[in-house]
Amino acid sequence: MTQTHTAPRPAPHAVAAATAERLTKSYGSGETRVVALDQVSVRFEAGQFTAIMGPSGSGKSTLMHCLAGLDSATDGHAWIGDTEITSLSDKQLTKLRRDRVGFVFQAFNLLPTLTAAENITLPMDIAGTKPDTGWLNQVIETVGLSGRLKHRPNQLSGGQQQRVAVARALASRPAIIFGDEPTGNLDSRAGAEVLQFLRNSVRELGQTVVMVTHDPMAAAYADRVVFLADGRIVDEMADPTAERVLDHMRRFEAVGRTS
Ligand SMILES: Nc1ncnc2c1ncn2[C@@H]1O[C@H](COP(=O)(O)OP(=O)(O)OP(=O)(O)O)[C@@H](O)[C@H]1O
Repeated sequence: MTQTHTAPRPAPHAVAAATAERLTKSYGSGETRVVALDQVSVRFEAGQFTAIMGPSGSGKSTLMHCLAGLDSATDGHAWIGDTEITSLSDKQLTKLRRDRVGFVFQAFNLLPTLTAAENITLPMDIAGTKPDTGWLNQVIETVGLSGRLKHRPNQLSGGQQQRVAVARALASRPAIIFGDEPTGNLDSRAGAEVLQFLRNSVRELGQTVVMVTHDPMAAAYADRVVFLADGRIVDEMADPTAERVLDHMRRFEAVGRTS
């Protein structure tokens, strides 16, 4: 989006689904202090699929956790939509996570005694909110689970279980879904299924997804890749392909070795 210098600039958090502004997170103190996030400023636009990549220990999970209200930042600000989450109490954060954020983790975290359908609506049942039936049907259709709704998790493949987890994250129509290595436990075919579904949820349902991944093939499903190193955003790429992401990572590692 281009802007003239005379146009009033919207507040940086006004339109983005999630925003970080000089977000800093450090662990420990003195000689053992680790700066996991070093003044990170980044926006995740609504209706986009973004992948966060970077070497192990670069701060990917920390950034996701601080943006999603799962962990508190040491300094700086984070917003979900126009809500500044860095100033919320624990109780307010719990409500915000419940009402406005969806999560998909590497472990599927399904309840074994519940059917797929019951797992999908569980967060809303706990919150005492009624699912929008039209939306729910659309989600279930997009995930391709219509014939599996009465199955329990142990009657489903890993890929199907993760698709149930993605449907669960989508069911309440959250403002944003955060995924932490959502395909980390899946073989490449099942991983591709889940990624295609996340892709469809952005394209067809207008969802916003931010996903941490190590895998260039997974990142290629995103609209944009943000690269982290040593707790800082060092680069980003629009419309990634696996080859370009891999090439970028190789070049980056080569620079890291010679600097
Ligand atoms: N609870 C903690 N206590 C101390 N240091 C931590 C803690 N959590 C993370 N760190 C440190 O913060 C830095 C960033 O960790 P983070 O888990 O965000 O990286 P990552 O890029 O997600 O790594 P990976 O790809 O290996 O999961 C690392 O140096 C890590 O050791």
